[in-house]
Amino acid sequence: MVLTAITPCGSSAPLSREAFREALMSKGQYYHLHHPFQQAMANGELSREQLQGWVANRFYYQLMIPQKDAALLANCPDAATRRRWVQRLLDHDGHAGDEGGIEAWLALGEAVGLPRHTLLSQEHVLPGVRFAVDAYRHFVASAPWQEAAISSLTELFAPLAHQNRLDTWPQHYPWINEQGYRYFRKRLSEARRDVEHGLEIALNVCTTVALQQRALEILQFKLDVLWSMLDAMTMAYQLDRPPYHTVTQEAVYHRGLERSTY
Ligand SMILES: O=C(O)c1cc(C(=O)O)c2c(n1)C(=O)C(=O)c1cc(C(=O)O)[nH]c1-2
Repeated sequence: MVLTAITPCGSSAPLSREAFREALMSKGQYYHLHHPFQQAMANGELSREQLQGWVANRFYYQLMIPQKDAALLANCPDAATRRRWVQRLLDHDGHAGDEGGIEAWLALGEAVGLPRHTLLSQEHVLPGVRFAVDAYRHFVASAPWQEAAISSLTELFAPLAHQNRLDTWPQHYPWINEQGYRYFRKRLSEARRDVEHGLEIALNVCTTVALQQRALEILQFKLDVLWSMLDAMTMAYQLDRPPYHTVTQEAVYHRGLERSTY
């Protein structure tokens, strides 16, 4: 991929806004939509247990999204940005007239046969998934808010994934209750609005070659988070090699040390 524009005198210059936007978009080729687990999902090749495993593990991502957005808000001194970004918390946590994404994901859990308490207990969250999601949350909490915003830009490609599930699941998995599709429908419009804001920040702040390269590296980090989550699920649910499988069939792995016990 060409990262810099070569000026007539031969020195490298930052990409134009449009070329930088295209460089960000070209990262879509590494999106988790292309992971074999997600491809099997779209082809109707997952068993009920494998699909349940995905829903239960992805719930951890859903839980952490508002916490990482709250961390970004805490690090952002610009009220105008905070006023727009805070909508993301409301989208997931809900507010009057909107149940919120976490509640919609719990409905998805019930639609695939997982009771609320099973998702909330986090008992199915694999260590690899937990570590990947935590890496994202910790990055957002420790990075400058502009970089944290850039790390959300995988959402550029998320509507494709949501639409793909709406298009393929009803035919392949007719046993899923219709209530389960609320989350994906809701995110179609929310994600488009989010990326407009995220992109605006990236294009405004990444005005040097170094900053543009850094942004592309941050986006790759986030793609790695999403891909690694599915790698962990592949091991556990497709290859039948969950953690400690050589020792025990029991899910002995920890349930998250960061949860309050109070
Ligand atoms: O189902 C998906 O494929 C998918 C992917 C992503 C993503 O690309 O990070 C998000 C979501 N869904 C999603 O629903 C969501 O709310 C969301 C927020 C964010 C973020 O990084 O702030 N990513 C995503």
